[in-house]
Order: sequence, then structure tokens, then C-alpha cells
Amino acid sequence: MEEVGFLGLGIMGKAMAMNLLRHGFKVTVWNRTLSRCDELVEHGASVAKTPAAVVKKCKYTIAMLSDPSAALSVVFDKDGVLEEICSGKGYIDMSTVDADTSSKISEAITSKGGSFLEAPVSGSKKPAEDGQLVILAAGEKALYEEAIPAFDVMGKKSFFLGQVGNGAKMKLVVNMIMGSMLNAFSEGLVLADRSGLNPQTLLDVLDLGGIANPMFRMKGPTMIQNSYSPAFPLKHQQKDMRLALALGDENAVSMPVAAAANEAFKKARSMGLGDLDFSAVFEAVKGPEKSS
Ligand SMILES: NC(=O)C1=CN([C@@H]2O[C@H](COP(=O)(O)OP(=O)(O)OC[C@H]3O[C@@H](n4cnc5c(N)ncnc54)[C@H](OP(=O)(O)O)[C@@H]3O)[C@@H](O)[C@H]2O)C=CC1
Ligand SMILES: O=CCCC(=O)O
Repeated sequence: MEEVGFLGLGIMGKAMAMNLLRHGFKVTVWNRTLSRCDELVEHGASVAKTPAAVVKKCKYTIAMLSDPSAALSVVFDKDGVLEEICSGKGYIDMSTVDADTSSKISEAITSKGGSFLEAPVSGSKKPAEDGQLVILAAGEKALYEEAIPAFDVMGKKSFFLGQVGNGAKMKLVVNMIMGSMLNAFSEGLVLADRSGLNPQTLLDVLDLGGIANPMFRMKGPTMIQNSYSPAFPLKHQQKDMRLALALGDENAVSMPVAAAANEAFKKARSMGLGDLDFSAVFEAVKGPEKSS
């Protein structure tokens, strides 16, 4: 089997790379904080010291990085992907970024003869661990086809959405809806509590009705215990709301619900909750306790 490169071993990247190893892929990893590679090495991965060194060794390289600035830095900075990408090699960015960032990376990679695919994912830490992500790919179709065995290991379904930018946009639309829903859910939990209802009973009622969904089912019980161990860091959800709102600006789409949700995520960040799970927006929505 060909060697696959993997850049970025955060919550998602670590689980995704681990799945590749578990299914027999040969994987060379790199992470900015190199010590985070150790656990992967224990499971059979090789390590390279720079993104360029990973690309040099591998037929195609996957990246899973925090945001547009990280995605650009790993490609364009010294020792970055661009130094070694060339004809016959592919680069697959699975980070959640905006279409402009993805296009910049695509143009740079293809101008050096490499092929590029964006492939952000829907699904969080547990689906990443279980190989149950939904992959939203766009770009070079031949690279998509080459990567299908890896996508099949990391995900339960892959979509090919056409030209570069479409995967990024689809991902931002999905997360904009998700972030808005989580705010409405948080407001409902506060309203139930402050009006004398049992929030657990609200969760039970919601779960039996037409708006039951896996997110309410998974996050509700931990939210009412004020427990926010990060599966999807709140700072990343706020980044996605910001990028989705910018996409709305570009297309003159009014999104007052998403704009209000973004404010709540920003407030949560200002309260120092950015590294907690995005469900910690509940703390910002709670605000001060009810006065008598
Ligand atoms: N967690 C989730 O549920 C999901 C996340 N996503 C998206 O996936 C991406 C990764 O998320 P997640 O794994 O949760 O995030 P983490 O914060 O856990 O990991 C971020 C990764 O990016 C690296 N990184 C950050 N800045 C830089 C930089 N300037 N240069 C090089 N590397 C950098 C980090 O390296 P270091 O270890 O050195 O800090 C780390 O490997 C994000 O775009 C997120 O929006 C998509 C779906 C679900
Ligand atoms: O981008 C993060 C998505 C998290 C999820 O789908 O639960």
C-alpha cells in the first residue's frame, strides 16, 4: 500500500490518522507540536520533521488543521507543503476553511503540478474515532478517486461536490445551521429551568418529537451537568459561524439567526470558554441568574 501523509494531529486528525493505521495504511505524520506524534508512532506511524518532508515521502498527504491561517501556513511557510509538491503527488485539505483559502491553496498546489482536493468533514470526535464521518470533497476528481479507500476508512459516506470551494461552502452551511440550533437549544434549556421545569424532562420530550436529533441527544445531558469536555472546540465553531456569515455577505443572504448565534459564541470566547466544547455556549446564553 502507498504511504499516506497526515498533517495535524488535533482532536480530529489524531482519530482519523489512527483509523488509517488500524486499517493497514502506511502513514507518515507531522504535527506542529511534534510530541503529539508519539501516540501515533506507538501504533505504527512514521514521523517527519516538516510538512515538506511528509509530502516528499508520500503519494498524497492529508491535512486536518485548525483554521484558514493554519491551513495557509502549513502550505506556504518555510518547510511547507509547496516545497515538495509536484506532478504525481496529491494534497487533500480536510480542515474547515472558507472557499477563498481553499482556492489559494489549490492554485498554489496545481501551479506546481500537484493535484488538490478539499474534503472537510461533518461529524465530530466520536464519528472520527469510529470511521463514521461524512466527507464533503471537491476539486480534482482523480485525486478523489485515489483517496476513496482512505475516505472509506475515515467516513461512512463521501460526496464529490465539483469545483474547489463547494466542499468548504457546504461545510460552512452545515455548521452555520448546527451553531444556530445549539443556541436555540441552549435558550430552551435556560427557559425551561428558569420557568420551573426540569431540563431533563425537556430533553426527554424533545427526544420523542419531530425535532429529536443526535446533537441534542448527545450534548443535552452533559450541558445540564455543566460539563464541556471538548469534542468540537468552541473557538472552531465560532470560526465557522464567522466564515459562514462572510459567505452570507458575499451572496447578500440575510442571516439574523446565525448572526445572533455568532454573538453568543463570541461572548463565550470572551468568557474564556474557547477551548471547551462548543456546547459551552450554554454558559454564555445563561447570562446572569434571574433576579427576583
Ligand atoms: N472537533 C470536531 O468535532 C471537528 C472539527 N472540524 C474541523 O477540523 C479542523 C481540526 O479540528 P480539531 O482537530 O477539532 O482541532 P484541534 O484544535 O484539536 O487541532 C488543531 C490542529 O491544528 C494544528 N495547528 C493549529 N495552528 C497551526 C499552525 N499555525 N500551524 C500548524 N499547525 C497548526 C494544531 O497543532 P498543535 O497540536 O501544534 O496545536 C492541531 O494539530 C478544524 O478546522 C475544525 O473546524 C471538523 C469537523 C469536526
Ligand atoms: O465541524 C464540526 C462538526 C461537529 C459535528 O458535526 O458534530
